[in-house]
Amino acid sequence: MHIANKGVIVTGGASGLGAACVRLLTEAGARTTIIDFNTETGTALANELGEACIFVKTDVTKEEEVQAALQAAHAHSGEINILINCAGIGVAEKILSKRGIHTLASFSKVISVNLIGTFNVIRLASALMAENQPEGEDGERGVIINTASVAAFDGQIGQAAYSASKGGIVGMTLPIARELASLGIRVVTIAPGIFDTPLMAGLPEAARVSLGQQVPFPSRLGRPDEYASLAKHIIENTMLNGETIRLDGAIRMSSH
Ligand SMILES: CCCCCCCCCCCCCC(=O)CC(=O)SCCNC(=O)CCNC(=O)[C@H](O)C(C)(C)COP(=O)(O)OP(=O)(O)OC[C@H]1O[C@@H](n2cnc3c(N)ncnc32)[C@H](O)[C@@H]1OP(=O)(O)O
Ligand SMILES: NC(=O)C1=CN([C@@H]2O[C@H](COP(=O)(O)OP(=O)(O)OC[C@H]3O[C@@H](n4cnc5c(N)ncnc54)[C@H](O)[C@@H]3O)[C@@H](O)[C@H]2O)C=CC1
Repeated sequence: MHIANKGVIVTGGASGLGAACVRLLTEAGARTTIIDFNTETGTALANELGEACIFVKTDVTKEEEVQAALQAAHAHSGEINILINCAGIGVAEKILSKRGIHTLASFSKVISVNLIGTFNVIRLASALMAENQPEGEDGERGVIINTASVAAFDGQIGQAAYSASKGGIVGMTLPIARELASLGIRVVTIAPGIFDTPLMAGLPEAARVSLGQQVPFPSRLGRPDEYASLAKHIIENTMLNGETIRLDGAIRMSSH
């Protein structure tokens, strides 16, 4: 799919990987909508990028808020052609530790935002994509990109909730791609490794340094623009569909 003049929604687009996608795709001529619940950072980025980019304060777990945000995005760009799901949170909690037993609340919260939130936006955005005119020889109507994590495959100690949420995103990628294929809507998931974003800042510095050193090559944290670059390629390469792509410098995380 060509990007210029397309309607792009990025959840979690106010920070980190999502913000890099908003920047890159706006610069490529798309009309972008940032869906995020951080008003300060979302508004600042939309103002920086100008008229082609708007911010809508939204919690992806809330059906009505997502519906309202999609309507605003549709009004802003005329169509919804591309969705990038980046909204997500992390948690570090062991099942059993000196701190006690892993709470159900924290597990449920991570699943709610990362997995259910992603699904909530997919189901509502794909309904709008289905209304698009098919484009080009393939008759494409839309592209959905989700964000899992290497933790879906090599989760560390303390990542039961987070890995489960990301494993769920990996697991639903193919069935959703199969369902939406007849509409010409592609579904691809990126599983990033260790990227230098505010989310990772939640880990102790020693853990971040250790993780960066575990990356075989390049032995460093990834840059958000490198994630955005893959997302842009997925949008432009129609043969990519139904797959989860690791973007991780060949890291296979240690147990902790
Ligand atoms: C709402 C608050 C949020 C807090 C910040 C959350 C930030 C989360 C960021 C997530 C970013 C995700 C980015 C991404 O998608 C890519 C990644 O996943 S990067 C990997 C991120 N890694 C983690 O998130 C790890 C989370 N876990 C922890 O931080 C700690 O394990 C935890 C704080 C939960 C517990 O720490 P602590 O109680 O201090 O235990 P230890 O860490 O010291 O030890 C754990 C356990 O391991 C045993 N152990 C020691 N050495 C080894 C060894 N060589 N092999 C195996 N096991 C070892 C050690 O004995 C401990 O076992 P016990 O049973 O406790 O004795
Ligand atoms: N940074 C990394 O190393 C990796 C990150 N990821 C995933 O990439 C995605 C983006 O992460 P980062 O850019 O690193 O984090 P970030 O913390 O910089 O950005 C996440 C954004 O999501 C927003 N958000 C959180 N919950 C929300 C909700 N309920 N509704 C709407 N917006 C919400 C936050 O306000 C924030 O702006 C997340 O899903 C994360 O799990 C995956 C692998 C590695």
